[in-house]
Amino acid sequence: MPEEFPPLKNDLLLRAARGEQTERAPVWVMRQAGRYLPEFRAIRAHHEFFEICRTPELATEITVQPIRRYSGLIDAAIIFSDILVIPQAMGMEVLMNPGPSFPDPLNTPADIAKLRTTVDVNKELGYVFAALTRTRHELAGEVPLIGFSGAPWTLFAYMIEGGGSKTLQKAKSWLFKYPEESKSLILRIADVCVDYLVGQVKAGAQLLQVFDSWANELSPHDFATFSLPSLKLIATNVRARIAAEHLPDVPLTLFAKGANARSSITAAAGLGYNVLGLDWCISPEEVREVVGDSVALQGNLDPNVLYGGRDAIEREVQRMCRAFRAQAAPKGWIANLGHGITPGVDPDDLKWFFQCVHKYSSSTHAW
Ligand SMILES: Cc1c2[nH]c(c1CCC(=O)O)Cc1[nH]c(c(CCC(=O)O)c1C)Cc1[nH]c(c(CCC(=O)O)c1C)Cc1[nH]c(c(C)c1CCC(=O)O)C2
Repeated sequence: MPEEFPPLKNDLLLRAARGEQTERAPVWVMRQAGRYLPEFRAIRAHHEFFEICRTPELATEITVQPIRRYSGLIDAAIIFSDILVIPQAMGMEVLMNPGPSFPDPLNTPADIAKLRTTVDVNKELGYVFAALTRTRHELAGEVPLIGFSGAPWTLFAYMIEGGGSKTLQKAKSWLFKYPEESKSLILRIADVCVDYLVGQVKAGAQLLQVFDSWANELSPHDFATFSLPSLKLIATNVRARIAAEHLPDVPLTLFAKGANARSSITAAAGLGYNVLGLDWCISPEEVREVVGDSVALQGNLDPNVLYGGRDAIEREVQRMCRAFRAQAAPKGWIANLGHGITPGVDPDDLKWFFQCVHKYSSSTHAW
């Protein structure tokens, strides 16, 4: 029997994700549960990062912190976790000190043998499912809950680099030296992502976002060769499994950061995702020209605008609303930053960002 959850009181996000017109744009921000919040830092001071991810009570508490603080202004919660729980589930050790680090990364294709041959997501990632279910109850229907996964290319790159990297030299060496092994490992990661995302829907996620944070590092040709097939496999198989298992038909968002070539956007819009997330390096008008109304869009304020003070935030939100054609009739647009909020932002400046989005994306605002 699927869990019963409290009825949803605010479905702006889900309606916009399906391309519908809304009375104002729904808004949330990537990394909204994080270090810019003193209430997050207070918990983090006493707990390791992955300990929080693995403890549903703590993950739920942190997920709802921004919902509590910005109640009435914020339109979605995103489950507190990390994209790197998938490499962990596949058998790799990942530490967070302070950025991610893998003590034993994949150096050559021979190291693939170190990964688990099959991954039981219920066993390895059941703690994320428990956190989602708990959070759905805790939210009491105030806003929808987003589940997420890393994209296979981005996860592959972390598993080979062993952490952050400026050049992705090691991961790219694999692509060019071992293209077939790379493609097959990327698809193997995609299969785990599918099980993981379906499990999240079962546990209560109401929208799923796939983060391809390192898509910007690939040429349009390599994005098409190495990343797109796995992104398509995820959308196709998640939808098929959701239908077969009679689960809710949740919207899917793809955030392929910096995959801004015309050919990449055209291809991304045809993969089966409902929403494309945009970073700030492309103009929304240009993307609309390419994709028409075939997908909803999410984004795309430069996160550093939040350091510009209130006038700048207001001015740039106005510009963003115009660019997404959100004056008078926002349609198929979810307001967000173009990447995660950074630790130095003043939480009151984020509040002002939310207020400006409410004002300038409202169908009743006179321009
Ligand atoms: C690439 C990536 C990672 N993790 C994630 C991505 C994709 C999004 C993106 O591109 O930013 C996704 C992620 N990570 C986290 C969330 C939680 C939900 C949210 O509020 O958005 C989400 C959705 C928590 C986190 N993940 C991390 C933190 C900070 C760690 C801490 O508390 O010490 C949080 C709140 C750590 C993390 N995790 C990762 C990095 C590179 C780092 C270190 C850099 C940084 O600190 O921003 C990997």
